Amino acid sequence: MIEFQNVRASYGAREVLQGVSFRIAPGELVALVGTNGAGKSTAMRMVNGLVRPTGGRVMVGGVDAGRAKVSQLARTVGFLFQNPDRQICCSTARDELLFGLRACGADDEEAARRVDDAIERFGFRADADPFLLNRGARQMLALAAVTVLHPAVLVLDEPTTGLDFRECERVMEVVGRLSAAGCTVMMVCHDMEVVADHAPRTIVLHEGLVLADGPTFQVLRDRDVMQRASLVPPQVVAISQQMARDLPQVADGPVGCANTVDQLVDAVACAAASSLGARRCADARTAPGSSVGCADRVFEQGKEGLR
Ligand SMILES: Nc1ncnc2c1ncn2[C@@H]1O[C@H](COP(=O)(O)OP(=O)(O)OP(=O)(O)O)[C@@H](O)[C@H]1O
Repeated sequence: MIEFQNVRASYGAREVLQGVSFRIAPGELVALVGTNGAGKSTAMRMVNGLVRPTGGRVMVGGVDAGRAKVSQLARTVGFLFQNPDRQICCSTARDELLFGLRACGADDEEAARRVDDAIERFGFRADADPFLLNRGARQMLALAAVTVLHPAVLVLDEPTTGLDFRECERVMEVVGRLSAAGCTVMMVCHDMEVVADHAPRTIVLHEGLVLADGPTFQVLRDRDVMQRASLVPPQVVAISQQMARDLPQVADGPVGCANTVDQLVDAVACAAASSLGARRCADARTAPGSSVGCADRVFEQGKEGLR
């Protein structure tokens, strides 16, 4: 659905993408990560034609995005800015949701149906003034305004920045549902916890080139890649890797390969079983001092059991 074929991009004499290639299939949700200035926003803006390649090709749904009109690409590509205030332009939630549909020439009846549906699903008040909503609600409104267009491709620029945990989860739940329904999602994100929780695949851009591209945890666990790209892995991954370094005998086992809190707690609880004298892992999880709420003791006991 999105294909970068040896793509180059420059601002004046400065080349910021130096031959970038990747392919994102329909329905995939892919995170694009990298340090500031790596070229992520430039790559994103190429998908909807705001930046044109100076070399190679960007194909979106079979259309050459380097040659297509921005208005043509807008029918396929929904774009969510990092700051919803750069997107919101109407004085009521309802008008905001209608804005893009009208711009695309949607039939009045169909537009009204989609907007009513979005108002109900997202829980907006139709006459709410968007600029009086809090940051999270404005982000949801901007996202809803994109989703009513039923885009085949969704490009997200830092969709969770400035949101609290609950708002972040709501935004990502909507994005996940769109992806599950077949929408191709490319998400620029600086938060590796969000990437780990929601993006099955991650592409790392570094100095205008693809440094890594693969299943998210494979990328996040690659210390060389993470260090070169100045990225910090999610805490659970960092703890699991630290334990694997401290206890080489578990490096290739469940403790050294845990990617989620549940996986790590299970792995450590299993290890703790021997120090507690419990026969089964389940016993270890329920034994006194081994609950998730006493995680520090679980880790200590787990390490103890492994020594
Ligand atoms: N319109 C522009 N004119 C000139 N230089 C630009 C322009 N936009 C971006 N750049 C430069 O191109 C390089 C890549 O920028 P880009 O915004 O694509 O990176 P990024 O990975 O998205 O960074 P960030 O995470 O900070 O947004 C940076 O050095 C930036 O300063």
